[in-house]
Amino acid sequence: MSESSNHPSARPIPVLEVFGPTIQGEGMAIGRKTMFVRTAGCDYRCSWCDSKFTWDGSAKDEIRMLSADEIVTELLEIGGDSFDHVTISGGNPLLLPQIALLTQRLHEKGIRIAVETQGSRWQDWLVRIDEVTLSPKPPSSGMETDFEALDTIVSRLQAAPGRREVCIKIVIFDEDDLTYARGVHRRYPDVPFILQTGNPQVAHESDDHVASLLNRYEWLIGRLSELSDLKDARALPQLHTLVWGNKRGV
Ligand SMILES: C[S@@+](CC[C@H](N)C(=O)[O-])C[C@H]1O[C@@H](n2cnc3c(N)ncnc32)[C@H](O)[C@@H]1O
Ligand SMILES: Nc1nc2[nH]cc(C(=O)O)c2c(=O)[nH]1
Ligand code: SF4
Ligand SMILES: [Mg+2]
Repeated sequence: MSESSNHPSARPIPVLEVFGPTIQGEGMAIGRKTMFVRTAGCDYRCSWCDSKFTWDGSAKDEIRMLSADEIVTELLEIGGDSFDHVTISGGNPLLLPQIALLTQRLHEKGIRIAVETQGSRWQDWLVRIDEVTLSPKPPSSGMETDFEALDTIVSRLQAAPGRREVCIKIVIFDEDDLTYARGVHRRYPDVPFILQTGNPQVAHESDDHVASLLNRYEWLIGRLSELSDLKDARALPQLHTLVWGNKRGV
């Protein structure tokens, strides 16, 4: 592929955070040591988004336009030789065709790559990601799922040669969200399926934040236990939020 400066894959990447090592706090790889790269910009506006600074303008002065090589250098500067896994999140990293070159550079160094996306947009580099988390948004987010786009993404990932892990992870705040999630699982029964506890306090934190998140998690486990159409699903909390609250960069 050409790396000339006009080519989309050679454009710099808008980056808001490079951090780690920490643990993957969510999903199939929960607890796994990883570094994070958080890109700026999102095509959604979820009411409860815990990373609003990626799209609401509040951190626009912190956005750095970095080349793939600069990102790899920074990951190695802060992570040393203590990591072999990088999670790319956002915002929506799937807005950025130029992440192709970053995935190439990371794989050249033997680093495994995970991506977090809501499943609204496609880029060809997604087939080269080792762990893809698709997180379509339930009614409580205020967003509407484009199921045609999600169908295309799931079927392209399933048809692509090579090995990768794909899962669907849905944030659950209430019964309507659960109804939506069950419909998504019916639509993609072969894709590993995770229900994630919703965190309603993303701007401020009350003293009982952890206790209230654990109550929500307990409710989610209870509901999952009762549902005969979710026999093979998982219920998980956001582990990093239980440990560090809403702190950024962890
Ligand atoms: C900040 S998003 C960035 C990636 C992508 N835009 C997405 O939504 O999948 C990363 C993950 O955090 C989840 N998330 C965001 N706000 C949350 C909240 N208040 N409670 C629980 N999970 C949340 C999202 O659903 C997503 O799975
Ligand atoms: N530790 C940790 N785990 C995470 N898993 C998904 C995250 C995200 O914001 O995409 C996230 C995050 O921000 N921190
Ligand atoms: S899709 Fe992800 S980053 Fe975008 S607003 Fe929703 S939770 Fe936030
Ligand atoms: Mg997060």
